[in-house]
Amino acid sequence: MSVPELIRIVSRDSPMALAQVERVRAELAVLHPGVRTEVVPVKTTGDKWMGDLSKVEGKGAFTKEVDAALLAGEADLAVHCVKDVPADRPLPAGTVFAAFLKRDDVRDALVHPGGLTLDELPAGTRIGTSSVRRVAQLAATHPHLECVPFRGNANRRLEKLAAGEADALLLAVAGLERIGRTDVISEVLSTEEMMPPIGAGILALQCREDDRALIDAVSGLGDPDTYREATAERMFLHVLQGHCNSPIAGYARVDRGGELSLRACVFTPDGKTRLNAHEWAGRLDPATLGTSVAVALLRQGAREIIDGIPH
Ligand SMILES: NCc1[nH]cc(CCC(=O)O)c1CC(=O)O
Repeated sequence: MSVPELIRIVSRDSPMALAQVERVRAELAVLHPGVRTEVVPVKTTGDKWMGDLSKVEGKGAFTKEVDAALLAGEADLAVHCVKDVPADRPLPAGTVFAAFLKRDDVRDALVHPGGLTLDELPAGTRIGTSSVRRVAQLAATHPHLECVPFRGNANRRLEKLAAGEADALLLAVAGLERIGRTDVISEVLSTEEMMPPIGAGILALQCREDDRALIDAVSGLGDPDTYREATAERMFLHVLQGHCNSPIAGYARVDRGGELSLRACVFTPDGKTRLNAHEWAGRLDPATLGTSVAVALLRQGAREIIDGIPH
């Protein structure tokens, strides 16, 4: 196998994204000690626009410019949070996922400067989040709390919290680990309390599909269990055809015995209706499991809920 001499890695330029790139570089250095890497940072629409994401094509806002640089040959390898890669449509033509790195924590954390837990927060506490998934679940379990729109990369959100623009935040544990800020966590929420988004905690490596040498060189960074989980979760979302305002949550898990299961939910924005499904793959491949769970939710009325939400 001939490994390329230089691998140019493109990614968003947020501190979290650059930390992700450093993880990829470190893992590549172990696998291929001779290889040189270069970082090509780009700003995405999602980084520049601080308003409502549904106003700027919504999904793909964090990936479009990264994909463009890859396709234009300005870089060879893109690093994406799977969570930010649209699943309702195929990957941009001419690109493929070459590896899913070993999954990080899938859970969300509460960041409250006073160190309170979610259940201890007083009525009227302002939670900074623009995530329809988080808003719907909080409305169901903690209706006395108030969500206020909050955008920007995780470091920016922590700054805005410190400036008093909200009283507390919900952020992914994995993201806080990557930026080295787990010190701000006041409570890690269980997946029952706050079901994670599809693709949580997974980094994907994306290449041009004709770049065989590079695909071969980086595929060794892939984790087989994470591949199964990501495949089931993304097929679930593909069949469901949500939009960027759809409160959808779910995660697949390979248990110690190697069995894959997928649980998922669709909520109304007010959290009052929650559809649930949980299935084991058994002899089904991961993508078929994803389809089966999506069909189970569609039978319960997921289509009507999703289509009834303005977007
Ligand atoms: N939308 C931004 C984003 N994309 C991925 C993560 C977290 C890390 C991950 O799940 O890979 C975050 C931040 C957050 O939701 O707190």
